[in-house]
Formats: sequence, structure tokens, C-alpha cells
Amino acid sequence: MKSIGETTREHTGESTGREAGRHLAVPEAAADLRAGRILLLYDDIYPNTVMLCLPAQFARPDNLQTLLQIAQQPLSLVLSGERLDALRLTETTLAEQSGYDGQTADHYAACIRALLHPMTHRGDFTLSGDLQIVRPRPGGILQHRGFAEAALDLMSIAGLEAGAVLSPTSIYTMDPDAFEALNHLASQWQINLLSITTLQRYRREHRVSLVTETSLPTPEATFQLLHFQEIETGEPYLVLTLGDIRESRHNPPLLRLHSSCTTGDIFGSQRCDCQAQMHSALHQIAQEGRGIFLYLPQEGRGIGLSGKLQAYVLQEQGYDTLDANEQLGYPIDARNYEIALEILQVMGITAVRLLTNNPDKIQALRAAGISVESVPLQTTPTPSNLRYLQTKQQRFGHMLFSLQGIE
Ligand SMILES: Nc1nc2c(ncn2[C@@H]2O[C@H](COP(=O)(O)OP(=O)(O)OP(=O)(O)O)[C@@H](O)[C@H]2O)c(=O)[nH]1
Ligand SMILES: [Zn+2]
Repeated sequence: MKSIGETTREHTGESTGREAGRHLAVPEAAADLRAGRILLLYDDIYPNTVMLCLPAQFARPDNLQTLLQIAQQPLSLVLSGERLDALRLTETTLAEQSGYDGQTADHYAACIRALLHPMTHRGDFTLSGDLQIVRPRPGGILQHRGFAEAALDLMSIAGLEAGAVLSPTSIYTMDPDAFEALNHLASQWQINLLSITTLQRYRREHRVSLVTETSLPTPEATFQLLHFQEIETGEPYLVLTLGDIRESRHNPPLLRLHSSCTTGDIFGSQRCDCQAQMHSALHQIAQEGRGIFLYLPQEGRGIGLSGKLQAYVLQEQGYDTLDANEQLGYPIDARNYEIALEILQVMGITAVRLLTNNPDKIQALRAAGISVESVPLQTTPTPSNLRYLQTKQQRFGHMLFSLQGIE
């Protein structure tokens, strides 16, 4: 008789049909969770209990009843450290303040819903009852091989709220008939399975996951919108694509790597030329009917909105954009393009025509083996952004031909 570990190491992790009770790859497991389905998590190397996992945001009396029926044990709720700190909760058991009537699915559902609700405060609960609150260790499954860490990593990969309901089954992976019992449980309840090793490998190999794909009609064109999410931080990376962008090697598509600029992109700030660059890039992609626009959460060249706005105050006192960053103790440019590169790799892009004036971006892509032809993205200088553009040209090395002849 094979142990769970032996059997799953033989297993490819790939799957064919959509029938339940299968061993899944991580993106499939994430899709199951997004569909509100329960997942069976098991450790295929270290002895442990097999765990049922449900996204907390989908917890309802009916699916909690299913968990209680399968496991016949009290439920646990994993919340992020940040959420538990906000609720001022340590690992403890608790019940809803009013209406507690024992271990029922209705009670659990109300309690979980309340704990997830952003307006819930510490005073709304009394500390009694049988919902076990679990705080995952920082760093997720890469730091600690536990179910709580696995569950919250999975929620982030799936783009779901950072909360998961866990319920231990009576199957223990050291039992001689564990594998048969696990498969029997999975097919009896139509639940798919995911091993901790599969998840850990995915986390080692990926920093972002593709959460949603939808379409986005804009004045320029109707783009395909891909929402990638950084697993560790939850930061969004939005990709607009147009046309067939595969086959990049022989016919490289236009690519814009656009660093977010709230003041420019949203309000049209004239301190910089970000919005003009954004519109120009989208327009050029639309004109060609083909290309990629990647919106990177790198506000203020990576120092964040607060830092950038403080830098603006210094610029009003005479500092240029580079010296203002340094004066505040920030690097002059805190960006890197590692996640953008991972996204391009996931999308199968090996050659691009990069819309930029920034030699660092060209260098970052070439260093990663992407063939890059640079396409200037020049805007017409305005009185408000001329000094900013001149600083970029003279001190950051940007290739800004539009400034030639302007004093
Ligand atoms: N710290 C800081 N960031 C700024 C300032 N003005 C714009 N930014 C940020 O700079 C980034 C845009 O960078 P740019 O230097 O305009 O352009 P680039 O992305 O380096 O290069 P291009 O591809 O040629 O556009 C965005 O993240 C903006 O929020 C500023 O004065 N200070
Ligand atoms: Zn800007």
C-alpha cells in the first residue's frame, strides 16, 4: 500500500477533465476556491491531518454545515496578522456576542461574516465559544509549512480575501490506508485535492498569479484586461493587451511598462508627463491593433504616494526631482522590473518594441533575455513640466529629443 507522499510524487499534478476528487495544480485549486468550492489540503511529506479549506468570504450556513458534517470537529478561522491586530485578537476562541447557541453552521457563518467585515471592532465580540482563531506565521508557506500559512497563500494566489475556514478531517497521513481514505473522501464529497509540496513549489517559482481576465472598453480600443496580483503583498499589476501578442519573436508587439502616477494618470497633473505618455502609448497600441500596456504599482518611482507628495513640497522650494528624493532619504529610483518580467514570461513574450525614453527599462528587459527595440515616447513639454523633463534628461539619462533647442 502506498503512502500519500509516494503516490503524489508519482503524480504529475496536471489534470484532464473537470470532475471532482482530483489532485490539482495550484492555478486550478485557485479557480476552485474562487468558485467557492471546498478544497482538501494535505501534507505529502510530513505526517499531519488532512485539512478541509474554504475561503472565509464564501462561508455560508450550507457549506459550513458540509464542513461540520465531514469533519465533525469545531471549525478554525485563519485571518491575516494585520486583520487580527486590527481586531486586537490573539489566538483564542470566540463566539458572536449575542445569539450564541452552540456549534451550529448558522452561528459559525454569522461569526465569520462579522470577523471579516471591516467595520467590526474588538468590542463586538466576547471571548468564548468554539470558533478557533488562527494567526499564520509571517512569510507564508515558504517560511512555515503549515495549513494556516498554506490557506492564506492560496487566498492571495486566488485573489480572495485574506481569510480561510479550516476543518481537520479524521484522516492522518501516516495511517496505512490514508491515501485510499483521502481519495474516497474526495470523491464522496466531490472535493478536489492540493498537496502542500505542490503549493510550496508554486510559491518558490512564482511571485505573481493571474487572478482575473476580462475585457475593458476604452475610448482607444476594447482591450483584454489581465489582473495579476503579487502574492506576497497583494499589489495589483494590470495588463491591457490588444490583438494577438503571441508570436512575439518574429513580429514584436509594442510594450509600455507604465509606472503608476496617481496625480498624473488620474488628475492630469502637469508636474510630469505621465498621463500624456499613458494616452500616447494606448493610442499607438490601438493604431497598430496589437500590443501590451503593463501598469506597474510603482508610484513615485517606487517610493510611494506619500513620499512623492513630500518630494513635490521640496520641489516648490527649489529642489529638482532627483535631489528631493535624496533629501527625504529615498533612493532616486526605487523601481525594479522583476515582476513585470515574470508577467511577460507567463505571457510568452520574448521580443518587444518598448515605448520608453528610459535606458534602465531597456537594460532590465535585455538582461532578462528579452529582445528589445526601443521606441521613443516623447510628449510636448509644458511650462509646468519642462524642468522635470530636463532633470530626467540631464540627471537620469533619459533620451528626450523633444527637449532639443529648448532652454
Ligand atoms: N519621486 C518622484 N516620482 C515622480 C516624480 N514625478 C513623477 N514621478 C513618478 O515617476 C514615475 C514615472 O517615471 P518617469 O521618469 O516619468 O518615466 P519612466 O517610467 O522612468 O520612463 P519612460 O518609460 O520614459 O516614461 C511614476 O511612478 C511617477 O509617479 C517626482 O517628482 N518625484
Ligand atoms: Zn507623473
